[in-house]
Amino acid sequence: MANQENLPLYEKIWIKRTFQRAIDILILLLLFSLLCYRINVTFTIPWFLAFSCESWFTYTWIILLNTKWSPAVNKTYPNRLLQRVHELPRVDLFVTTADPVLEPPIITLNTVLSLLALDYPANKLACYVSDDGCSVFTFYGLLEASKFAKFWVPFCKKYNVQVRAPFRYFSQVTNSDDDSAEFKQEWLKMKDMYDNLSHKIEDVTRNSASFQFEGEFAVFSNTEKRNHPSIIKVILDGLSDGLPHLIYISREKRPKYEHNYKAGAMNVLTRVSGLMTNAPFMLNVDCDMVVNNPKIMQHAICILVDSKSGKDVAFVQCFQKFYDGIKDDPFGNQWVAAFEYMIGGMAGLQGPYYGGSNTFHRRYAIYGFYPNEIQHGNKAKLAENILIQQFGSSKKFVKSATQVMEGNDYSTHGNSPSNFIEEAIKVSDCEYEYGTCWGKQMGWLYGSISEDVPTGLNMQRKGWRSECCTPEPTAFTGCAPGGLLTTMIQQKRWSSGLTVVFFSKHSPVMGTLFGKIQFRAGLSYCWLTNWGLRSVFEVSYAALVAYCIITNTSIFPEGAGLWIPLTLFVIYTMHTLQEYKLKGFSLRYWWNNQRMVTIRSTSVWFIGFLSAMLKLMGISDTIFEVTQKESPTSGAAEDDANAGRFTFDESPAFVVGTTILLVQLTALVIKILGVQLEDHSGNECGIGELMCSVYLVICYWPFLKGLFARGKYGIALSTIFKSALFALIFVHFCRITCIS
Ligand SMILES: O=c1ccn([C@@H]2O[C@H](COP(=O)(O)OP(=O)(O)O[C@H]3O[C@H](CO)[C@@H](O)[C@H](O)[C@H]3O)[C@@H](O)[C@H]2O)c(=O)[nH]1
Ligand SMILES: [Mn+2]
Repeated sequence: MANQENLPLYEKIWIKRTFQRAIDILILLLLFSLLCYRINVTFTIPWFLAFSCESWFTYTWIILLNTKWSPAVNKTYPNRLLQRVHELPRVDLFVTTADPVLEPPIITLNTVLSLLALDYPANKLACYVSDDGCSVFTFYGLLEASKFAKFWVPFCKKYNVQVRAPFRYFSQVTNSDDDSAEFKQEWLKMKDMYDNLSHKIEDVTRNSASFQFEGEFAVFSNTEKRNHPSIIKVILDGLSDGLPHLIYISREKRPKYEHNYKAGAMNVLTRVSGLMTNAPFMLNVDCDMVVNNPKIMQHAICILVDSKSGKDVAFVQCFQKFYDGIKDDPFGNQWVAAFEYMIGGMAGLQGPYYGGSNTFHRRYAIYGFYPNEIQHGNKAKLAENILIQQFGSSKKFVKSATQVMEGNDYSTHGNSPSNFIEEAIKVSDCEYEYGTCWGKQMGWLYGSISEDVPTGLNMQRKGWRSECCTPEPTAFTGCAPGGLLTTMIQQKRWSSGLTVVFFSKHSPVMGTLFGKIQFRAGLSYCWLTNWGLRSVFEVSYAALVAYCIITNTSIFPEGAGLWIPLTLFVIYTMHTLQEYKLKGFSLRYWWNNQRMVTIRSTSVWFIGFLSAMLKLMGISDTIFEVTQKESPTSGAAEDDANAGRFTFDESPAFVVGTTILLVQLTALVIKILGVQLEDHSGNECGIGELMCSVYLVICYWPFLKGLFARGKYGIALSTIFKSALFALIFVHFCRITCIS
């Protein structure tokens, strides 16, 4: 038995990738030789620009290689946990939703149902739903779902169901002849009840005009999305039905107060749950991320409570995987390779970044403390007036926070969450955070629309580590953005938010220089936060290539020297292909992802970068555009043949991409017609520039088709006009610089 006690609850297993490392180094050497070659050549502006871009690409390669270099995965031992720990710790579950149209309530309900049915003692769980949409339908849906949960949760536990989100379950599992009669009967009953539930919700949303704002719903009658008081409702109070608590929260919003999007919502959830249940750990999921592995809680807890390595783990991150992804990932938004190689790589350093969803947080770390403060018992911190300054004026909340600091278990002693409603309303009001540390030094940080990354960085800066948790089956699955536009908007948001982080005081550079972020971990965060900046160099390079063709100059070495960039291109391509093949993906899958890397890094990332610059200069603010989630009942998903086709609309997100395409096409046409301008420097445009240009056109092929298609598959005329105008200005610019 004593022996048992010494066994760790989780272990880190290092992955060896010797062959890939060799290729990584080879690519690096080639990049260096290209740079050396440039240094030895006479100075011209295009050469200098090429040199700058290639230096940046080399830097990107170094930080990428650094990130991938020592990958690790964690193996967790839930059985040991159950033997060791007499009582499992409590966990508060947070779900955020913001818009009943973009995020249909039925999706949120399924996520909530899957959380309520977790394989974990129900009295240890409390589920909090934050509704930034202040939608009566979301609330109505949750009420109905809580009634259904009384049957659904026992059913899942009795038959050990794996997928506990009903819409996923009923689309995957049918009852077969092998099943017992009892199961079949119950299955049918459940399906019937679920169908009923989803019809009810569909009906109310469809007939929204005739909704009766009575009784429970009366508080919603005069609310506007951005102007309403706090509404907090205890839907299940966890004392009787053997189900976790379920609490609905719509924080106060007023037009003249910033609400800070998701970060603001998360901070309210943290405070309200602090009052009501104050669990030492909290799980946060987006409204579409349903539990796919009901035992996930045990796995994550193994890491967080491990007596040796777990103590300084601030958060445990599970990958964001997606259900019903379109075949071969046409929009490159399933992120499989990124998770495997980049996040897996970070897991071998100070830990993965916080990805916003599917994350288990240590409340203590979210409150802004350092990992060792708990042992040193930093008593100075306990003075009430200081705490009120940091945490805000609710004495009850400050008391709960003190308990977190002292590491005491805060037991609500069978107190129903309903007893705390008044205080909970107070801590979710707009004014509550005024003058406190919320969003600045602690909690979810404000200022970037990728709030997750700085929030994670803020903890790692204090010396916390993080860990990945990747049990089989996958912990959570969500709804991948359905089409090109949704993907582009999401990518733009990330690029913009990450750029703001890079230039803010929460930047990984600052964290490494002045905080406790380890050097290599800091570099890996640079890879992440440089997406926006990287696009500047990629767009410049694309422009440079076209410039060379149009003006008949060259940036690539001639003769034997041409082999350097050529070899680089071929080896790099083979290398990425091999990475995908290793994970069992098809050629098509690889190419789709490759193409999307080029498309997004030369278009929306660039727009995101520009909007970040405007924000940093104080000219305009960035807004969080919520990603649209497909409703499972809408049947809107396209038939298979068209699911992967690129669709466009008038969104400015497409202007940069279309411009790049038009510029490359113009350059190639000029070359083919032989009407290039004459440059007298004597080095003529060669095969290198042409290949780059053709490669770009191939990547942008779906856009090229879009130029000639109509309807939603065609690029809007207004986009084409704007892009053509930009392309003309560019060609004109080439002419004047060439002649002068
Ligand atoms: O004002 C807001 C805006 C958003 N959300 C919620 O935030 C979550 C994430 O929004 P979503 O549009 O689904 O973003 P994704 O594109 O999926 O977001 C990824 O990137 C975001 C940062 O850019 C993170 O916040 C997310 O957790 C992460 O999944 C959703 O549950 C929303 O309901 C709010 O609660 N309030
Ligand atoms: Mn999401």
